[in-house]
Amino acid sequence: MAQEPQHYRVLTSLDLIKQGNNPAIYNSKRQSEVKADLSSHPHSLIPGYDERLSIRADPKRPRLDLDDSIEASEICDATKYTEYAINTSDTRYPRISEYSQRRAASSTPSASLNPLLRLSHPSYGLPESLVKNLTRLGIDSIYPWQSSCLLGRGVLNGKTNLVYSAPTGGGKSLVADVLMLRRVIEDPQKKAILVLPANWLVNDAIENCTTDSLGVVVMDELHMIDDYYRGYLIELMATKLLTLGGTVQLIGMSATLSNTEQLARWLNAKHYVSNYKPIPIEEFWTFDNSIYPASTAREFVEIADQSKADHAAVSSADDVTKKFKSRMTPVRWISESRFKELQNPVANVVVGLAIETAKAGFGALIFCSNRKGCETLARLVSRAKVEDISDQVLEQRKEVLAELRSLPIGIDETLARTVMRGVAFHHAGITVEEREIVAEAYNKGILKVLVATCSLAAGINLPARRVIIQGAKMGKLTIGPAMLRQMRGRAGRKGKDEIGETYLCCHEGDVVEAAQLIQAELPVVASCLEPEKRGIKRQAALLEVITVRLATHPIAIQEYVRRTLLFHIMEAQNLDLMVEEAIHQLIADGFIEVDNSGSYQATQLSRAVVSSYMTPEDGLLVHGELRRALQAFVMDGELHVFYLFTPIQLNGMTEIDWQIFRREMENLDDSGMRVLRLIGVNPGLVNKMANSGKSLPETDERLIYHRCYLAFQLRDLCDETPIHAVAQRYKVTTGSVQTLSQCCEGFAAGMIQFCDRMGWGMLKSVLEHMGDRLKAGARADLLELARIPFVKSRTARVLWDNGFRSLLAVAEADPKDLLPILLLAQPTKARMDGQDEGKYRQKMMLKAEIIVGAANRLWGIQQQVEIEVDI
Ligand SMILES: Nc1ncnc2c1ncn2[C@@H]1O[C@H](COP(=O)(O)OP(=O)(O)OP(=O)(O)O)[C@@H](O)[C@H]1O
Repeated sequence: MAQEPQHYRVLTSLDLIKQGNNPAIYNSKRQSEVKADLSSHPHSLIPGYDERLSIRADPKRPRLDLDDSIEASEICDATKYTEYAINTSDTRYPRISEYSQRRAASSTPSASLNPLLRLSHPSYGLPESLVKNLTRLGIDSIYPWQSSCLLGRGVLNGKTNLVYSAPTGGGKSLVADVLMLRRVIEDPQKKAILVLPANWLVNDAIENCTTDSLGVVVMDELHMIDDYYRGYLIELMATKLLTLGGTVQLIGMSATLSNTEQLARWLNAKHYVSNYKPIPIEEFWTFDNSIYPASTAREFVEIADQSKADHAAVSSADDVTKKFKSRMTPVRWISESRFKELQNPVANVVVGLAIETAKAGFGALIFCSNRKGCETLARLVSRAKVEDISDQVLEQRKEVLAELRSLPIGIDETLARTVMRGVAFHHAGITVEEREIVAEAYNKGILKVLVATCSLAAGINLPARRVIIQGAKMGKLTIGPAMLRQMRGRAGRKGKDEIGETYLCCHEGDVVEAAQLIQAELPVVASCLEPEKRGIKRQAALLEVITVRLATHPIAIQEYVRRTLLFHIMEAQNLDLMVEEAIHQLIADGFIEVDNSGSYQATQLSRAVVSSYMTPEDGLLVHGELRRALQAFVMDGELHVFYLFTPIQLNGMTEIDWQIFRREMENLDDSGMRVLRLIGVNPGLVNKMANSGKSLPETDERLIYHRCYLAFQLRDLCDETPIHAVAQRYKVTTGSVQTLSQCCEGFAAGMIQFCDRMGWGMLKSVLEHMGDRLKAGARADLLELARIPFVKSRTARVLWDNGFRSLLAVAEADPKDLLPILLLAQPTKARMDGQDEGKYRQKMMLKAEIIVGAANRLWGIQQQVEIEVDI
């Protein structure tokens, strides 16, 4: 009997960069967040930070007054609608709700009628214990489409590749899970990779000749191949695996693919499309305090098109709306509010829908276009009362508050006020730990309303009876049809809720766009290597196959290129020309050389670039910068290293505030000013920008200033300034400081690898040391302590100052003795409303126990290693 694996491994690119080949293990549904520094403390020198405050306050935000209650507007019943639906034959208004149909007939054919729907059926070849575990998770039978998909010829035994699409929440992950488990159960030596994406892992496997140990590679969210930033990595990875032609099974899945067949052709795979929705979902759109079925958007678009065709120059969105209203009856109405905060119809309907859901005891997930908006809306919703909250739920909410307070950054002011009302927000501006606590509380039903940006739109399994989308925009852009589908797909997930509803709530100016969006087909997913997108030249597409020696001869390269998705989209002749041009460029840049046999050989530079996961373009930039550093490196300070650690791709990073740049520059000592000169920062220009309020155009010069600005933040973090204090100093969110530090950790690992491959040992050692400090968020003396979970930055310093200066000292401590020290390291002085003090201390005590336990484990491992070395 084959050995049963404990788990399979899921890797993210960041893990690979951070941990070399030591993959992180994640559980269940693709958790890609990486644990970050959990420790921080206010820095007494940070202007505006009050250590005595228990709540992390934003000085720009008005104080909350939650006694200022509002009443959510009533949503009128649908009597009129029901009458209309029954008395007319208008098919856009279903007479019987889909809910009642589903109640009448079970949504999934039962396994008693079709034994193949039981995972215990011998056809699936799964061990009994695994089947039992799945049953315990609520999966006692599978859906017919899942069964057909799995039982397709060659799928279960890994002989054929597979591309499939099914609606969001349709159960795609389970199919992939079964296939991965089958592979590793059959051969415990084989690995399964769930790609998010992990192109570099495949590079490593090719270089180390270990591709034989790969059993199955699952590409979730395959439509991401279209993503400008990461899509090409999925394509490169799959292309390499196809070129290898080995036994690796490729699985691609998505909820938003329209060209499944084309992608399956590329991947030489069977394809499967399912439209099965295990949970009935009703979809609506709202405007002007009225709710319509989403199907009526077609009517709206037709009226708009007709007006255009009639050359009605005077016809405006208003006219179209009027015409639509004269023809369509809303299914529900929201009464106008007497509260000024709810005069805006979108706010009125969003709050009304959310509170109605919460009152019924279910969860509402609201998508909002931006972070500030999320917080404002969370505060507004929390002001609307939901009666009859049980004492048990109130206790649980206090637990959540205590958990948030026990974080090293203290509790966010808005969350401190809204959580007890069962409301919270979720976006990338707060830290990973805060997001986890909030999502978990919502998942357990402790919180009833969660207001989020699209960060929660994909691949998340949360119980949302209603998904409410506030407006048709995310950020500045109109939502695309794929994103709309993903957001709506969070409603009513199997095992979480029995039914679901979605509402797209439109602003007055958005109605036409929203109607078109509802009607829009999913776009065709294309290759990012197309010349008008990223192009083959700028990417590592060719460089890496030559470097890992998968294809070095022009004919082999041509073969490889014919395995790309691009080849299925582009004229072969044009593609060949593009490749030729790219090869010339690689030779000109010194990445490859032609040998006597006409094959291409990678240079040392190329090996350094590929092993540090850079594009050729970025590699050239880094190479130039490091060479200059080798000639003149500022060693009497640390800014130079932090500058080198700041990534080159700054997409999504906080922008420069020139006033703050000038302030930081003016505080630099001699050594710091030398760094500025060396890297090319002109103090005169900083002054000019700070005075003019203008911004620099996107050029390489601007990149230097931007990286330098971010390097100031890194320097402060490593100087034991806590994340939230750095955030205040640079007027950014804690989430963005945390993201910066995580990105830099990854980039720093790449730089160290780069130096290693270039043979620059001394520079490598310096970077390695600073890389450790970056991880610890502390000065060198704390590096040992900072290996302990929850002990970073300020916490490590306070422990040190109180005599706990080594692993052993912490390992031998009584957790009770650590508690007062940990409380001392917290930014909060436990002063919310007094009554949850006990819970807060309990959480901190738990942390003290974890710290002592972890220190013991680490100490034990260290002793073991020392004994082995002695032997
Ligand atoms: N056969 C089944 N029986 C019962 N529950 C199932 C079954 N298959 C999947 N589920 C449950 O349905 C929920 C959604 O499934 P899953 O996450 O696999 O969907 P998905 O298609 O991958 O969704 P998305 O596209 O949104 O990521 C999960 O809670 C999962 O446990």
